[in-house]
This record gives sequence, C-alpha cells and structure tokens, in this order.
Amino acid sequence: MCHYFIQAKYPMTDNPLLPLRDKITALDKHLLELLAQRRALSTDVVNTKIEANIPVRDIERERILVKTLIEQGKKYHLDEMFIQRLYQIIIEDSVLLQQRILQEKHNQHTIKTAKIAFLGPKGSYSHSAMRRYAGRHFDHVEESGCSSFKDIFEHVEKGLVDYGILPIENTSSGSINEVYDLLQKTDLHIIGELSLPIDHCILANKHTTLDQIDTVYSHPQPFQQCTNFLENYPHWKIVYCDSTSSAMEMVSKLDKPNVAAIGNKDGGELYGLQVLEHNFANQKENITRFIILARKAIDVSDQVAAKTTILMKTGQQAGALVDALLVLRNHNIVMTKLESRPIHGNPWEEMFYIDLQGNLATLKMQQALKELSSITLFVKVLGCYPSDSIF
Ligand SMILES: C=C(O[C@@H]1C=C(C(=O)O)C=C[C@H]1O)C(=O)O
Repeated sequence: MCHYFIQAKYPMTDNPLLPLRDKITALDKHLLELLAQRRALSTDVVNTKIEANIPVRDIERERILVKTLIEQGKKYHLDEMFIQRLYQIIIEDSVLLQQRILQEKHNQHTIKTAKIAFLGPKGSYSHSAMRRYAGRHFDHVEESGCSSFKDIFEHVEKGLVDYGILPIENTSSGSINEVYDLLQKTDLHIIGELSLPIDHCILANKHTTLDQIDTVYSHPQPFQQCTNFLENYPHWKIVYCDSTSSAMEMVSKLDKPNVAAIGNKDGGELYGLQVLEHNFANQKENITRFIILARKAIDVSDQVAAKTTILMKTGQQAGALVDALLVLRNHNIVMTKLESRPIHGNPWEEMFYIDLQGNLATLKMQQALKELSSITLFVKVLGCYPSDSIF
C-alpha cells in the first residue's frame, strides 16, 4: 500500500526513499561479496580437513563463534535471535558445501548435470525439494516430472534419469506408506535425504473468496496433514489428484470461483493462483523428509555425519523385534526411526524399516548387521548417506 502511495505522490526521481534505498542496495551488494568470501574460505577449510582427516562438523567451534557474534552484536543493538537464525543459515550452507566437496572427492566423481525425477508437474513440493537438493549438489539439473511415486522408481530403475526424489515422512501425517512399500521391491539405493518445511496454502483463481469455495483439489497427503483445518469446512468436496501441482493446474484451467487447490505459494504463482489461507497444517512445524534414490550406492566419508537405512524381517516368535533392537543397543547404535509395514502376500507378517545414526563402513555397524542377519529372517541395507539434519 505504502509503495503505491509514494509512487502516486512523487515522480520517480523525487522519491525521498531513493537515496536511502541506494545505500541499502550498496550495502547488500557488499554483504553478498562478504558471504561469497566466507564460502570460499569454507572451501579452503574443507580442503585442509581432507588433508588432515578432520571431521567437517565442529559443534564447539560453531557454539563459540555464534556466542561471540551475539555478544559483539549487542554493541550494535542487534537482536540475539536474529543473529542466531542468520548464522544457522550461514553455517548450514558452509557445512553442506563442505560435505558436497568431501563426498565428491571421496566418491571420485563430480556430477555437473543430473537428471532427476520428481512427483510433478512443476510447482509441487517434490519439485521444490528437487530444486533445493540439486542446487546443493549439482551445477545443472534436467527435471523430469512423473505422475506417481511408482513412475519415479521406474524412471530411475530403467536409467531414464540419474536420481529420483520421494517424500518419505511428514511431521503432521507420519510415514508415506506407498513409498515404504515401493522400497520393499526395489534394488535402488538411498543416497541422500532432504528436509523441507511445508507451508500449505489454499490457492484459488483471482477474485475468489473463501466462502465461495465448494471443491478443493490436492494430493491425498496435504489433506491428511490438514484435517483440523478442513473440519472447519465440512461442506467442501475433496478431490484427490496425482500431485499438488496437477491440482493447481486443474484449478487454473477450470477458472471458476468455487474451486481451490492445496499446494505451495510458489507453485500457485506458476499457475496464476492467489493465496487465500496458509500455514494451517495440523503441526505448526510441518516438515517433509525426502529421500534421493539412485541405481548405485555411494560411500560416505567418515568425516561426515552419516545415516544408514535398513530393511529387516523378523520371525513371529515372541520378542523377535526386541532381540534385534538389543543388538543395536549393544553396539551403541542410535536408531532415529522405526517403521513397520505389512509384507505383501504374507498376511500378518511385518517388515521393519530402521534409520540408524552412523556409517555403514564402520566396524560396529558391520558387526551389528552381521548379528542382525543371524537372528532375523532377512536384512537388507537400503542405503548409507550424509545426514541432512544439520541443526
Ligand atoms: C568452517 C568450518 O566448518 C564448519 C562450519 C563452520 C562455519 O561455517 O563457521 C564452523 C565449524 C564447522 O562445523 C570450520 O571448521 O571452521
């Protein structure tokens, strides 16, 4: 509003904000140059770490650095939380950059262009996750939108793309069972993970108001994540689509005032839709964790925090799962997730998916897996990959 007022009142050259904005623009350019210099230093740091075999992460150094900056910031009346948040992003970028460089050296390859399959078309959450992952790992990406999770698996399996990205769990709706079930049958490997904050929006055509809506389109997942909010609109007809972006595409094409889609803001812009409501998932912190699949497993450097995901089938005798978990405890291996899924064709039998903290190549992980194999019916490693949870 203010923007229009100024423009209407003053001709462009007389705008009293201009000199101040010029100064801010110049400062921001300088800030960018400093950030680029900091990044270049992170590259030097990781090269030194590679030579000296030092872990990428140094939590104590980070703690002292941020504490000192908060103290120094007080002199300039900079808010503590502001500095904390800002440096969380800066340090995360530095750590992920170092991990990428280290992993490329460790696996002796640099991938410039990667073909990645995601649940599309463009504008879906998977598309955002894919772009974020690609931005961190590759110079260029060829995007391949698929119409189902199964289609993504097949694209990677057939070699049509290098990687596939899939959602695996969400803080509001829990595990994405279809993806777990597809993992049971594949020979693909998990080579990475990525957590993406999800802000669901009600997206509608221009001039639509909330009270005009009677039909809402989206992928089943957002509906599951927003049940509390949807209870306020019991008259809405819910229509499932292949993806949030195909839902937006549909609403845009229909161009009617009674329809809306649930999806993300950027996707909405792509399809010319406006945001009527947002941030209404059951959990305030609505985060989806994605996994990245490839035909070939990767090696994770011991200088990087790693996660290992296994698939395990126990017998039906009493205490079978407890015995398996005791093996992990005895080897001091932390389990970050345990998920059970039925086995197709074998009613009442369960398959367990387990996320473990640690590198597959370590002796303790190898020994634990060997022991697990001897007391269970089946153990398969789905992948070992750098952990994405920096903070
Ligand atoms: C840059 C370094 O690597 C990591 C990143 C840090 C940073 O960006 O400030 C600090 C400590 C490390 O976790 C370092 O070790 O100094």
